[in-house]
Amino acid sequence: MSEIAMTSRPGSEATATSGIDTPAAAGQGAMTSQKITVGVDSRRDAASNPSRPMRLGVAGPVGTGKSSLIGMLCRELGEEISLGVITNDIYTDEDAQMLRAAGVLDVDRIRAVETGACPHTAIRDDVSANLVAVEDLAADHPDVELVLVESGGDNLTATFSPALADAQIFVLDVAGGGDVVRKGGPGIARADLLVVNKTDLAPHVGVDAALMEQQGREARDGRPVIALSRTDAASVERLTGWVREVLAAYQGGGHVAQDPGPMAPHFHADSEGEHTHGGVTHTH
Ligand SMILES: Nc1nc2c(ncn2[C@@H]2O[C@H](COP(=O)(O)OP(=O)(O)OP(=O)(O)O)[C@@H](O)[C@H]2O)c(=O)[nH]1
Repeated sequence: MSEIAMTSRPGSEATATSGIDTPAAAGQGAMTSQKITVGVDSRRDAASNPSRPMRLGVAGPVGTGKSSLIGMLCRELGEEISLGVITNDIYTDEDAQMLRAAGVLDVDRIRAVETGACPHTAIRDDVSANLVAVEDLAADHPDVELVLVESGGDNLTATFSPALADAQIFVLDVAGGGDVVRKGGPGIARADLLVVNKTDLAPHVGVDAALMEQQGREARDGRPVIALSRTDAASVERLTGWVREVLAAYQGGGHVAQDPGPMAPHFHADSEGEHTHGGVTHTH
């Protein structure tokens, strides 16, 4: 159990919280949550609780550049926003080690969750390990405003539970093929932001990055899409601008976590440890 902390930000009311303050955690009874709120509009409090850091999820298939994007955000925003990072890997803390080695953030602000199962389990089905990791990080660094939570590389349909992520980015890359956006999925269609990454590689892999971006916009009903490359400063600026905006909305109580929807039912054959997502039994 963590200590009760009193916090008050400019423009927000005094709030005291203890334990994990999410509907999911309370529902699961994983930790006792006591909350004393003074003079807070209940709708606003339900929508977002700025007394804790915002949690921004970064998901997407293997190798699309999630760790690199998080490293980029740490480098670009680390001076102006107090950041933390949680990584999810199945059996290792490789992504956390990579970020620590890159020197983008104080190493103690980068924590790893070893999921022990398919990454989407820990970001979607049972988010308790991630919530505990975020809470520990925030207890050790009470000034943290934004925690970037990286999913392990997963399939096209993995999404964060809104009980874990206040907002989420879904990352694709051009090297995955020009038709990947059209294949769709909840993250592509409804994550808060879709990133089409590594646009510098597009000419080398025969992909039209602008077309991919356009198809993303068409698939997303007006939700934002950013075509990104670490070699394109303007695109990096668009990404950091979006992060600043969503954090400001969260801290102002104007951001409501959206659920992109559950991952599609899928099947993995030929290994042990069967379990189900979407009603279909599978193993990892
Ligand atoms: N050309 C190019 N390569 C990039 C860019 N961003 C990332 N990469 C490279 O893409 C590869 C994969 O990047 P990661 O950040 O490790 O990808 P990831 O999604 O975290 O990978 P997993 O955690 O294994 O799923 C690395 O070799 C990166 O250097 C980019 O903008 N352009």
